[in-house]
Amino acid sequence: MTAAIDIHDLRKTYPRRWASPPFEALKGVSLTVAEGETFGFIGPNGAGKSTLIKILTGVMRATAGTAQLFGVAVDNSAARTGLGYVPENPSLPDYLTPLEILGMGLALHKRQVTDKKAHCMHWLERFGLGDVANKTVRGFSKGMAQRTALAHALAVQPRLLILDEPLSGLDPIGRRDVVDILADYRKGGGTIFLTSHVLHDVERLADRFGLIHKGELRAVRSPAELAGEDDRVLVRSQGAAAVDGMQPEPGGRWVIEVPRTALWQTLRALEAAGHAVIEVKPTLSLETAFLHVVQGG
Ligand SMILES: Nc1ncnc2c1ncn2[C@@H]1O[C@H](COP(=O)(O)OP(=O)(O)OP(=O)(O)O)[C@@H](O)[C@H]1O
Repeated sequence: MTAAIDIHDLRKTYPRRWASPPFEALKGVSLTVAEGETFGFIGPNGAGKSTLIKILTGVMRATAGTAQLFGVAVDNSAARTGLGYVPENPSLPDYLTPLEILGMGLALHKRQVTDKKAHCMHWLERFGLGDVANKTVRGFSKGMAQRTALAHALAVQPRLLILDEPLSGLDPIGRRDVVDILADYRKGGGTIFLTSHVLHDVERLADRFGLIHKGELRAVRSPAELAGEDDRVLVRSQGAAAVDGMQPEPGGRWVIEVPRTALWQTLRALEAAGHAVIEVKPTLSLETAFLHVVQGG
């Protein structure tokens, strides 16, 4: 099957500006994203995430290397057929309403739907914008503009969604709603490539994460692989009797961190003492596990 995204040895050098020397923002990135996969591209500020996205979406040309979407080179406009793209801080034409913006998206992508208005309203309502569908976007908050841009991208029923920091500017409820909508899109077979500074935001969504650091793809891991790199687990239980090594917590709860290899032994001791297990989880967040991978490599 043709990959949704196929990138080979991609390089981008920004030319010299004033006194600054040329800057190599991408140093030979290679990566394949399968159709139906959600790939989270994670990295600190200035790592090269937006540069890569701009090349994939045809906004900017690479200095060297190749990139294809569904087998079509990204400098061919046909590569953008069926592509939904939301840049970081999308700028919307502020004299239009969300309903008009979504309608324009359908026309641009030549998407035929039976009832255009009902289709656009459906997506605006999913993004909590039903009440402002007919108001011009001038004066919209950052979060409302972000949700309008996301609704615009999803309304065209894309086969691939490329999203640069899709959760930035959203409040916690907005973030959760957007993650739910993206998870539904993924369940329906859609492919997502998204960037984030914060692994926690996207850990529920992504099948694989790539960590980019200073223009180099430093590690690609599935969430399970990342969790597996953590060799200690935290066990929390509830019970009256003290168990060797466990620290008491308020409300009759107990907690201990043990090596993965000692987990069953710990659970057996808890069972013998009549404790109920509340949780067993890796001690590190995925974020910290990722940093360990990068620092270790
Ligand atoms: N037009 C440009 N000219 C020169 N340097 C640039 C240009 N655009 C980006 N850069 C530099 O390239 C590097 C990568 O930038 P990029 O925007 O791709 O990073 P990013 O990972 O998306 O960062 P952020 O998370 O802050 O958005 C940065 O050091 C940035 O300063």
